[in-house]
Amino acid sequence: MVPGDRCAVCEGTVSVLCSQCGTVGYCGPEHRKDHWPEHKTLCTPYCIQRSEKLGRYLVASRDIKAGELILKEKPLVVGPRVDSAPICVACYQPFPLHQQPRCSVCLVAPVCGVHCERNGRHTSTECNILKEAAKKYSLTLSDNSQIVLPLRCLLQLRNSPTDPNWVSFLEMESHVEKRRDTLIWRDHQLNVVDVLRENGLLTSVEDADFVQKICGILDVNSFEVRGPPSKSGQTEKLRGIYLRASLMAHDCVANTHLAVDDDFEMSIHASVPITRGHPIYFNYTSAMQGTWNRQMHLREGKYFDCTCRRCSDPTELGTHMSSLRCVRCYKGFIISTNPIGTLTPKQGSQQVEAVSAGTYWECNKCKHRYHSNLIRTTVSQARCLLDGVDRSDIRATEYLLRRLLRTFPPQHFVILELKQTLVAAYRDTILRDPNPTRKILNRKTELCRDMLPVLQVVEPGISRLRGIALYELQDPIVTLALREMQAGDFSQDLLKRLKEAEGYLREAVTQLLYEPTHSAEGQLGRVAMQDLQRLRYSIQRAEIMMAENGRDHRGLSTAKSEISKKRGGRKRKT
Ligand SMILES: C[S@@+](CC[C@H](N)C(=O)[O-])C[C@H]1O[C@@H](n2cnc3c(N)ncnc32)[C@H](O)[C@@H]1O
Repeated sequence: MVPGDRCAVCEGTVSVLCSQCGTVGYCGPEHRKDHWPEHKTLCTPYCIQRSEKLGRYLVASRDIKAGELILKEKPLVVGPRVDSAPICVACYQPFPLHQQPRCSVCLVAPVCGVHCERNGRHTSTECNILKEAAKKYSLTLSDNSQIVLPLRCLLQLRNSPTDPNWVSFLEMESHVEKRRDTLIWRDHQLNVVDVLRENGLLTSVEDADFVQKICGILDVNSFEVRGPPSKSGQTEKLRGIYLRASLMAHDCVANTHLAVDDDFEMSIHASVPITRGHPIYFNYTSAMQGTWNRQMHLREGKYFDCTCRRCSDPTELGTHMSSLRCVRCYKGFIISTNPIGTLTPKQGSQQVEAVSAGTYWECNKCKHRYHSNLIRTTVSQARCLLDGVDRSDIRATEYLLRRLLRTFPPQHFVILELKQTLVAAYRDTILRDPNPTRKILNRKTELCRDMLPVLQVVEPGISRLRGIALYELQDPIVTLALREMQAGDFSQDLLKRLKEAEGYLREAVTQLLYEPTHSAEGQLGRVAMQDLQRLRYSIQRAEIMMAENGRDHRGLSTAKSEISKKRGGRKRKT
């Protein structure tokens, strides 16, 4: 028995552990029961461990079922991203074009109105400090969103240096030494450190390195969160610090599902079962990117080389999301011989280029070799074409897809992105057209079907992307089936398709159940639930109609056989 070594109640020898978290020990079941009222508020299904490679990370302290809540957490701080357009620092809505309203008290903070001045996010401390600075300097924040969050953290750290949450903040990984003198370091120096200093916002004890550390902590640890929707339904991308959640290590195939509600509260559920002792992972990148893009993101933004199963496998767990078609044999996949690279990352993309230049790619059938630069250029060119296409123009996008399919296999991440784009474009067309053609409906079904096997591998279990794809898949199947029903065309095949769609819709509901109610995905989940009820009703109707038709058929065939018997009898007579 490890945890504690001593019983949490009587300090006796430990013989049992808390059966929920396994992190507290007791001398026996009685003291475990006695301690439960006190321990239950602290009892979590995870514990924090530390390793040379990962630093601190979360580990399942017991077996966790898929869908189980692991952690719910409010952010320590939320604010604009480094590259954010000017937004209100209290409601996080973008300002109308050419307007730069400011707080009526400090005349500095970009705040859109009195209601926002009072919502508590632009605190009186922040307001006073900015007001004082504005008396001496011509300080403006409205064109520098980058400074807002570091400034907020700095003020909190100055005012509450012993607050345990802010102490924990300073313990977070900042990679300050790896960042020193890099592009991002210089950018923060220019837009944050120098601006703070020039406006008298740094005290004598706070030096540039301290501010750079804050910037590093924010860059390495913050989660992307969405601000509240504007009147037009648009949401601003923000970043927030979550002290516990940020301890999760990265894996390119996560075992968790993250959702953030309108108050920025984050819920983390297990997306697949996690066995006791296994790390709890979150994907810091996008599951729909290829290995090279994910590695770039992690090296440049999180300062490590990912060596997960997906990254180490040149086929990306059999999905071939980064493979190309072999133009020699037209049979094999061109795959990287060294997907992770050989050099350790240091400072930005120059070194990343060096990593890729040292490797080559090979056809897995004919073994023909291709230089990695050729592969990289091919993907970049495809990316340019993809960025250049008018995504609402179905014809142009379909043409580009056909063109790129000569070079890339159907599961390549570029192709999948194009297919996602097409699904959205077909959805819009179908919504606009009261009677969409069978061709359009079937094409949307086909595109969704293509995406699901890959998603199953790279986002197994509970997945927002799979939930959406399943919803989009069932929709055209149901539309076509209902059209046949209206025409009185009942058949076993129709029933089979309706039941298939019901399966997809049921699964979509299960996946989207974990989304916050007010988010677009949460609302889609509710629509899916209503659609499911309607679909079940349609299935019942189809079954009844078919039973009745069957009865009619049986009735008809009995009558026919009676007639033929009579005819037969007559024939024999004649
Ligand atoms: C958000 S922090 C996670 C918490 C951090 N380990 C700590 O001790 O504060 C991200 C950092 O954790 C480390 N890390 C996370 N996942 C990793 C992985 N799969 N391989 C190597 N390092 C990882 C990297 O140093 C990364 O920059």
